[in-house]
Amino acid sequence: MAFIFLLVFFLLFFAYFQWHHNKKLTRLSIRDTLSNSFNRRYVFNYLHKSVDANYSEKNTVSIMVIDIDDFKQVNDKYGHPFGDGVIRTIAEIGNEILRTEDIIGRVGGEEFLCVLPRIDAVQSLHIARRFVNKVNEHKFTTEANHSKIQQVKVTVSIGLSTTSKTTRTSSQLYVQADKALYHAKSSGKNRAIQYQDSMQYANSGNTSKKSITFED
Ligand SMILES: Nc1nc2c(ncn2[C@@H]2O[C@H](COP(=O)(O)OP(=O)(O)OP(=O)(O)O)[C@@H](O)[C@H]2O)c(=O)[nH]1
Repeated sequence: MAFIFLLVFFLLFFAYFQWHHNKKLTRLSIRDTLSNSFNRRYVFNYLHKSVDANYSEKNTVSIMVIDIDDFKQVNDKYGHPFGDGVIRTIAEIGNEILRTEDIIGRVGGEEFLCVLPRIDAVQSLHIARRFVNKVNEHKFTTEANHSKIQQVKVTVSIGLSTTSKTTRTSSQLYVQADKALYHAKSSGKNRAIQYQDSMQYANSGNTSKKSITFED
């Protein structure tokens, strides 16, 4: 009897250990280690799936490409560890304002991508403006010389795009949001701008520097 009890206990313990281990592995494979947001591979896969699913359902998908403004200066002035903290905070702000079916992922050094299924252009602009405002209101603080705490102003720029009759693929969506981001940056930063067909990059006029690849 005692033997059976021990055997059951051992099997249950082993099953729990395996479950816990697998959960940890899954988490590591889809998360960005610095920001704890989703990683590049996961967020682009989610984008592809959302666009495929929602195009057939005749719903729209919106995306936001978020880039921290003047981040080189932030790093240079306050140090890389402080910059890393800013990246983490931006991801947290994203998680605070998004719905459960929306996701935020880090797709580059200081760039994030949010995927918003079943959200139209007007709603997405509203969400993006909330994001910009939340970052503006956030008190980023650092300790300088181990004594004086400094408050640091950090802002983000956001480019937005939404699926339409002519914008049907995730690649089109991403290129358009990137063009809108370019305009947000060149028109003063700290703002959210929606893609319009008249938008181009200043020098190239037609091609994006960006592409959708899955390296993390
Ligand atoms: N702390 C930290 N910095 C990073 C990380 N990845 C990239 N960066 C920094 O992000 C900075 C990006 O600089 P730029 O591409 O010049 O852009 P920017 O200074 O934000 O200028 P704008 O985009 O015009 O607002 C570089 O200095 C990178 O070193 C990271 O993981 N942690």
